[in-house]
Amino acid sequence: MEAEVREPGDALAAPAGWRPLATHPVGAIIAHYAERSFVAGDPTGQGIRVRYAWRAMSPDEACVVTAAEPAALAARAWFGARAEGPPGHAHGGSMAAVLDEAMGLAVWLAHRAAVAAHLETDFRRPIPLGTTVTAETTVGPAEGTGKARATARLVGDDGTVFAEGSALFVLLGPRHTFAGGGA
Ligand SMILES: CCCCCCCC/C=C\CCCCCCCC(=O)SCCNC(=O)CCNC(=O)[C@H](O)C(C)(C)COP(=O)(O)OP(=O)(O)OC[C@H]1O[C@@H](n2cnc3c(N)ncnc32)[C@H](O)[C@@H]1OP(=O)(O)O
Repeated sequence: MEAEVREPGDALAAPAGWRPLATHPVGAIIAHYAERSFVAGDPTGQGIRVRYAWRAMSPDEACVVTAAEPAALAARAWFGARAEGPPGHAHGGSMAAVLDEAMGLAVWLAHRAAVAAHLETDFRRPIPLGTTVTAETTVGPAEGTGKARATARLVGDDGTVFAEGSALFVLLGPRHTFAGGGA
């Protein structure tokens, strides 16, 4: 039997100063993919619920991007009973999945569509089920023939850092076939 887990209520709303991803011209396309994804595709389920947000970035921010109008991405994420790993707490795979997708979509917003080639996660504190956290992301500049590095962390509303991720993304070009789907 699943334990009773606190519902997020309004806690998934965009953080102060951030706007829902679908209100950004590129973000609306990204949101279309997020709607179907393993991570953010079940907005009312009992597993992970994720809602993305964006804000404009000033040119002097540490996160250097090459897009004409750089935008930063964050997410609010809630871990429910179906995300359980250790009793009463979020599965590490669910935390890594949220980090992965948040970084991936941050790269999409900063550069273009991309897939993860390498992903690292540090688990700092267990996340009690029913907790809503913020996924904060940073994206580096495009490198070489089409790569970008990103970082993300899951931060509680009291400032607790639950997990940190870093990843290398390969920016998709004509040689890639990810848009298709199916075998
Ligand atoms: C506007 C419309 C858009 C339509 C498009 C829709 C697309 C929808 C797609 C997604 C939606 C989901 C969105 C969120 C996703 C969140 C993130 C994920 O979870 S993504 C899923 C998990 N990732 C995979 O399944 C990748 C599997 N791997 C691959 O397919 C290939 O290995 C790939 C594409 C990553 C690289 O293969 P190569 O043939 O293109 O390129 P090579 O030459 O191998 O690598 C390019 C560069 O990257 C380095 N590299 C590659 N893999 C590396 C690794 N593991 N570690 C370090 N470096 C690596 C290489 O050394 C090379 O570097 P040098 O250019 O020579 O400097």
